[in-house]
Amino acid sequence: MRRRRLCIRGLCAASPACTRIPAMGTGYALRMHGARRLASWLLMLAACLCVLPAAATEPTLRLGAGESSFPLAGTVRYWHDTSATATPEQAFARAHADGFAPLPGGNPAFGFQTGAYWFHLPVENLQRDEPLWILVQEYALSDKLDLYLRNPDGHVEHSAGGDHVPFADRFIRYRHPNFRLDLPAGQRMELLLRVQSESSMQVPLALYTPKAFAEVLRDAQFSNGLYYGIVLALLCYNLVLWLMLRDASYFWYLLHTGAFGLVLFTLNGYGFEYLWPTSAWLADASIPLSICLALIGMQLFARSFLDLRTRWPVGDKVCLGVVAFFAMLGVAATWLPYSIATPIASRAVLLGVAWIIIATVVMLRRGYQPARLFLLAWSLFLSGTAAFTLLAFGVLPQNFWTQNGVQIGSALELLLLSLALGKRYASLREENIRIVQETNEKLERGLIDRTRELRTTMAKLGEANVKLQEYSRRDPLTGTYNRRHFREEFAQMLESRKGSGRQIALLLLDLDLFKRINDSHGHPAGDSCLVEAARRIEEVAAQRGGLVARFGGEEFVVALSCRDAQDALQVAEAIRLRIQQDPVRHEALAIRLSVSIGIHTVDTERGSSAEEIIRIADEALYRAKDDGRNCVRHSLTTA
Ligand SMILES: Nc1nc2c(ncn2[C@@H]2O[C@H](COP(=O)(O)OP(=O)(O)OP(=O)(O)O)[C@@H](O)[C@H]2O)c(=O)[nH]1
Repeated sequence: MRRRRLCIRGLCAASPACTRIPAMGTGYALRMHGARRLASWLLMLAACLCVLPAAATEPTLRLGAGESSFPLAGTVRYWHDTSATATPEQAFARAHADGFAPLPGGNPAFGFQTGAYWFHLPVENLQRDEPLWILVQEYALSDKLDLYLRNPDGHVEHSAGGDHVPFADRFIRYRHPNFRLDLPAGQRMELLLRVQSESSMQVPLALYTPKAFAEVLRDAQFSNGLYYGIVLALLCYNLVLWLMLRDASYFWYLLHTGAFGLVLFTLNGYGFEYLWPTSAWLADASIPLSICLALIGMQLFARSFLDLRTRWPVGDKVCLGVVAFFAMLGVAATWLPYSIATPIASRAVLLGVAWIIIATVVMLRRGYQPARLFLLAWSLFLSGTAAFTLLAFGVLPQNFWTQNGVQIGSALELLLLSLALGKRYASLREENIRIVQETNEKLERGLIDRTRELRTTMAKLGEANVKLQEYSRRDPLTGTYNRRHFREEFAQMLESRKGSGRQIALLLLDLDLFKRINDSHGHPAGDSCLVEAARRIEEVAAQRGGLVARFGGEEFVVALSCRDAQDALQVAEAIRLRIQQDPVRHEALAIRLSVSIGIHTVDTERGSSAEEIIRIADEALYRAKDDGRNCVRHSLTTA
């Protein structure tokens, strides 16, 4: 710690050295002008003349027996030197002239301010066995602190502190600036502290005996260790979860938690103590930088957790806009003065969290259940941070809750967020299981439907196939079997009737002079005659179980089982009579038909081939034609 001994006898209570005032004033006179210089001189003169009465009006803090710690907010007086040009001599003089005021409402937080603040306190140690005391400024971020300790003999000792002085220079290597005070028992000493800082002007001062301070250290280390232990445990736990699950939400949670831990590490003075003990630049820039990083992590975490990209695209865009803003502010914080960057970042914390709460409420209203715990977590964080921020701006008083608002709020928030992540994972897993089940059921239902459809299709296909087969066996005009099918069936008939003791008769029928019908009445009339002839042939043949087919053109064939040739002749004759019986009606026409029939009957045991039988029947048909048509001839009679 820098400790310098000044001899400012001109201001001492025992005034013999008052003569030195003009000599000292020469230097100051160069910096003072007109009325201000005059006022200053008058103040100093008044201090010299009236120092004892003036000092007597200012309450002296007496460090009584048995007391080991004294918060100074109630007793210390301050003066805001807006131009930051006053010297310690002028400040002492002003204090002695009652120019210092008590802290407003006993609150040592003034918010972001320019200029310098002076604090003055006469103190008298009444404890003989405690000559050594420690003055602690329980706020880590002040830039420059200058302590002037004036002995009754007028000697002034100077010590410097704050984060613009290397950390190693501190009396005790502790995160809060602290000063050694040698307070001989029974002597009235004067403390004069000058604070100048771009950070929030917070000067919570306290006096401790070394023993009491050791206890404060122990308690602070415990509570801070507990807090950072929670943060570290959450970091490790969620890091493992992220490595295992590869869920982006865990990654952004890690970034947010890590960066936020860094914010508090810095705010509490540990950054200066452990990470950049000699860098005044980092001591200033680290706060807005880490705040921006934490806010970026916070927004990206909320975006991923709430699944804004798919569930609320407008909110997603706002989120990305907020991220872009903090990225730019982070870059700007590397060259913007601390006094500009930090208030913007501090205010933006509230805005950033407020936005997350809005997004969470929107998602909650849309029925997204994991948003519930998320909302609670951020509300706690917002309350803690709001308390701390309002303290920084001098709106709220300094107490345990406002001073540790961020730690308390954020510890609860980090714990709840971790819990919310777990719950979200569980609810996503449930949702996945439900989706898989629904998909399976849908698939099963679909499979059953498809199978049913397939069966129906197969049945229809079968039917179509049967129909197709039937069509392929039928003559398209008359509907009787065609020649190809007849050959197959006839061969089968010959085979199956073997040993039955009956004969097979084959009747070949040819409509007489059909060309003339076509020529006289037209082809459609000829078709009608073919259809009607086929119907009449089938009508008669069906009574005997005969197989009828169109053999080609105006030719038909009938195969049937019969007792003998006579039996076959009777069937043929019946057909012939049926053909000529009534004229065929076609439109207004009545067309008379006649048919010539050739018959061949075979004994199934003889094993005649179908071709042979057809050929012989055909010969009989020729005979019928030759015999004048419209008659029946049997192969036996033609042989
Ligand atoms: N309308 C129609 N006529 C057919 C069809 N198939 C064959 N014909 C006709 O049947 C006639 C057969 O004539 P021909 O072989 O000379 O015998 P025909 O006139 O019946 O004389 P004969 O057999 O000697 O009594 C031809 O004019 C063919 O065009 C058909 O599907 N529809």
